Amino acid sequence: MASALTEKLSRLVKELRGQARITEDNVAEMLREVRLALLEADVALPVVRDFIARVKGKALGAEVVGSLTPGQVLVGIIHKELAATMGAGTAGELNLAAQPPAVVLMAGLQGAGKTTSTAKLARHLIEKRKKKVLTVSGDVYRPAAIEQLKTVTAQAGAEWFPSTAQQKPLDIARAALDYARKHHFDVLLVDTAGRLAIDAVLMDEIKELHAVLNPVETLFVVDAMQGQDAINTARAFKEALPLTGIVLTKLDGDARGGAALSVRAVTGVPIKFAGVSEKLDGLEAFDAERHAGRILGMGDIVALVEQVTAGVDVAQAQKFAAKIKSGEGFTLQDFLEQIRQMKKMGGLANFIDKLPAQFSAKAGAADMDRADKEVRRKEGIICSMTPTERRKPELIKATRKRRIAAGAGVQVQEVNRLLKEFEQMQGMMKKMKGGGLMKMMKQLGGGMGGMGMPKLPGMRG
Ligand SMILES: Nc1nc2c(ncn2[C@@H]2O[C@H](COP(=O)(O)OP(=O)(O)OP(=O)(O)O)[C@@H](O)[C@H]2O)c(=O)[nH]1
Repeated sequence: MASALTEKLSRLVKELRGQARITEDNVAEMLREVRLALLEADVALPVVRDFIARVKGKALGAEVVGSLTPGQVLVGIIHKELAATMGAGTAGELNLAAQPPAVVLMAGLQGAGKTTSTAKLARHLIEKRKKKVLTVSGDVYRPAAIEQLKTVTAQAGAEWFPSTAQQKPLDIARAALDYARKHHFDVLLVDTAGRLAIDAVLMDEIKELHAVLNPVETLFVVDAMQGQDAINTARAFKEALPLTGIVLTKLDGDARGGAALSVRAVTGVPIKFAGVSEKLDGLEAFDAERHAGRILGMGDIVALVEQVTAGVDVAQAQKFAAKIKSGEGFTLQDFLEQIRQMKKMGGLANFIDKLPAQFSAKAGAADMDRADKEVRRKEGIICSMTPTERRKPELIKATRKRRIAAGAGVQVQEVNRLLKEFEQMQGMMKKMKGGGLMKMMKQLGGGMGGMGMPKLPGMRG
């Protein structure tokens, strides 16, 4: 699904080339695709409509500057708006500004991941914020839930306040609060009873709990896999409680995560954390930018476009192009500068990190690390050569090769390999002529294969 959309968007971006303005006509098809993508990602219809209208408002008449195409500008606007809608820059921390204990109330449907998230938050607060944390369960309807909280709290290294199915949730809450005060806990995390669907009785109960506990954070825990239904659940909880944030769980599942957009739009509160595994360390600050890319199936391709444009020295690229056209040829010095351009763009690992999932999944972190190291070794070898040798590598004889290798701290075979690769590349560069090089510099990732960079798994070099 993701790749189909990416392909469609890339095609539309290309078709829009050479137009100076974004108009209703030239972006209609693109917005239609984005609309479909959002619906397929399970974003609720009213939220989609509203979003598309806002993007249109921002895009129409937007100036298309520099070498960008209207399509690229539009992708940028869509991506930014999507991230902003999900609350870019607001995630990551709990507000604990209260007379201790700061109370955090966890609310949500049964199975949403409240208990797991409670323990994850306890661990987070202990490790990252050095807090003394107490947990308590108000789920008197399911004794197993109380036991579950006891187990995961121990795993998180926090303290658990006992409760039983015979008690009333309000009594449990008061007792836990009292205990937390007396024993100087910084934070009291309150797990509540789950409900399979919105249930008036249980909703009243959580409202009362809220009144007694006066929490500084009331978190709505919602399962990312819930899809379209998430909007109704979110609306009901928003009406019942003054929510302060959202924990979006199970983002490691296959859901495209459209629920994030819906719940954020309906509640108006930030998505503070994302659950990314069943384990207690599977909690992350929610990254709206990244998630926007996930919904559109684009990876962080927009950030990548910006990075590439910012990192590549266009003047230098033009100089290379002119050089090759004039027949001066491509030297090892040029090659060195290409390597440095690559480093300026943040290295291969960083680059791959930002590609859409269908590419980056195939290129593991270890591969990228290896590739980055190889690039650095190549740089070391060329730096150990004299300027003349960089222009005329054919002058490098066996003794010099050994010295160069020693200077770069590598084996002689590596010097030989680099010279051979360079020779092949020179041949290719001659065939490509200047225009090809410029194109290569400009196209995403297209430069790597031709610049003697290691081939990346899953990428067409
Ligand atoms: N993969 C994955 N699984 C999760 C995540 N968060 C929770 N789970 C799993 O989801 C299931 C339900 O989680 P719970 O924490 O028991 O949910 P709950 O909301 O407390 O449910 P009740 O206690 O029944 O109200 C468990 O099997 C968890 O391990 C997550 O971020 N990723």
